[in-house]
Amino acid sequence: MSRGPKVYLTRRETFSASHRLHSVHLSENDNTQIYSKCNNPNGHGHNYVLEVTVVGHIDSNTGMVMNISDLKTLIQMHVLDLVDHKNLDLDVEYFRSKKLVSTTENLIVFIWQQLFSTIEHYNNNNSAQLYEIKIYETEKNIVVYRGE
Ligand SMILES: Nc1nc2c(c(=O)[nH]1)N=C([C@H](O)[C@H](O)COP(=O)(O)OP(=O)(O)OP(=O)(O)O)CN2
Ligand SMILES: [Zn+2]
Repeated sequence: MSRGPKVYLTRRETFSASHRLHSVHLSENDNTQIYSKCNNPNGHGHNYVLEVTVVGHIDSNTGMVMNISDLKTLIQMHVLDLVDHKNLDLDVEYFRSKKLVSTTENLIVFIWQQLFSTIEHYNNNNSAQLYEIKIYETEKNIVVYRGE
């Protein structure tokens, strides 16, 4: 079976969420010192930008690596429904149960875990797989993860 060219496909979404950077593994003093304004007890919010990139070969029948409409639905169901307009620390079980600090590093690993097998199952007769996730926490703070 011949495979078409390998192409990277990105879907961009946005979501709003609040959080507080606070580690149960650190003293109150260290929390204040390390996280500074982000340790504010009442939290603060971000308008996050999320970019999800899949990679695969173009299917010669459909002309697509993966239908972007399907990618949009998977991101909505498995990520945005859980985090949009939520408090990451209190509303998202992944953070609440593990008492994990809601840094963008931890958030991006959570989102990877939510999407990786989901996209793989969707694509069981196709080659597309999750390649990279990028999160803009602010215009200046950007985190990238490739599942390594
Ligand atoms: N390694 C990380 N460091 C920080 C994270 C993070 O997720 N990983 N997050 C934060 C805060 O959540 C904080 O809200 C960042 O906001 P802020 O400092 O206001 O954002 P900017 O740097 O874009 O704004 P400035 O204009 O430069 O203040 C902190 N650290
Ligand atoms: Zn923040």
